[in-house]
Amino acid sequence: MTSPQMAGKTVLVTGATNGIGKVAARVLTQQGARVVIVGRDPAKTERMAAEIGAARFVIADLSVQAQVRQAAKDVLDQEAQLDVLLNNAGMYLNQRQETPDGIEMTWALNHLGYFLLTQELLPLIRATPQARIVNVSSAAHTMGRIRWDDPEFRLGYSGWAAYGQSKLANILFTRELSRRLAGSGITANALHPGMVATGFAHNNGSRISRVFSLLRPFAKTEEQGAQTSIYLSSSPEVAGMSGLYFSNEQPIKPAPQALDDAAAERLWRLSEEYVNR
Ligand SMILES: NC(=O)c1ccc[n+]([C@@H]2O[C@H](COP(=O)([O-])OP(=O)(O)OC[C@H]3O[C@@H](n4cnc5c(N)ncnc54)[C@H](O)[C@@H]3O)[C@@H](O)[C@H]2O)c1
Repeated sequence: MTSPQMAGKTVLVTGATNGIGKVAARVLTQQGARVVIVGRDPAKTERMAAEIGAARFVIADLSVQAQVRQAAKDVLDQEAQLDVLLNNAGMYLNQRQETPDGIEMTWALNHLGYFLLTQELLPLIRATPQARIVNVSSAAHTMGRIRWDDPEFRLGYSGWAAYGQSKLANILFTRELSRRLAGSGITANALHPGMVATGFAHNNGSRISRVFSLLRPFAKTEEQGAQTSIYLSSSPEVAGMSGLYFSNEQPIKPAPQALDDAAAERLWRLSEEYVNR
């Protein structure tokens, strides 16, 4: 009998209590990985960890920097290796909100959450041969641009623009991370899961929510939507591939603004300022 594909590997999945992250965590567990999930709500996360068969769970609101650091510390203290970090937790917000750190929520969770968790876990990731970092972005990045002078939309908020910016940031972050990790054996890739019938932006009264409801019959199921995340986390086909953007298990070209290396470097420095305040 051959051993399961991910036997002996440790995987951390964020946003694993719902949607794409939940399916990815479940399938990677079935593939033999030791899966640790991160969730916000203690009772729900405990229940989902049991349902998924996860090895362990960590509680954190990933929009709050102290909680990201605490979650990473928990993983560094408890885990001997980290083969895959799947940054997946994200949301769309109709109205502008700020985190307890005083940072606009979409920027704080969708971008800085990925950035800071990855930074904090890098010592363990670096100690794990051939580790992979997988960042869930979106085709919504094509409509995004980085507001260098106002990334938190203090001058006027649009949920769609904030979401597009954050998903563009996911790809730029992945590019710069990949460049910085060159030669280490660690890979970093981003992906679009497709339009997926999850709880994402569901029934929140926004225009996007209404569009999502209309398109729901044409959307991917959660199982289909998790495929590219699972593929990048576990397939031998992508070993050594890095700095790329995938959709439907294929590398594809993102929008031109996501291929701007100067912007990727600038975003890195801006993000460092945010997490080192
Ligand atoms: N559903 C789609 O059509 C679609 C399309 C493109 C990209 N995406 C991306 O896929 C990813 C997963 O989305 P989904 O569709 O599964 O959505 P979902 O709403 O079903 O799941 C999102 C997960 O993130 C978690 N989360 C939200 N805020 C959090 C916080 N502050 N701290 C910790 N966890 C938090 C939620 O608890 C949930 O588990 C997101 O990054 C999203 O941007 C989704």
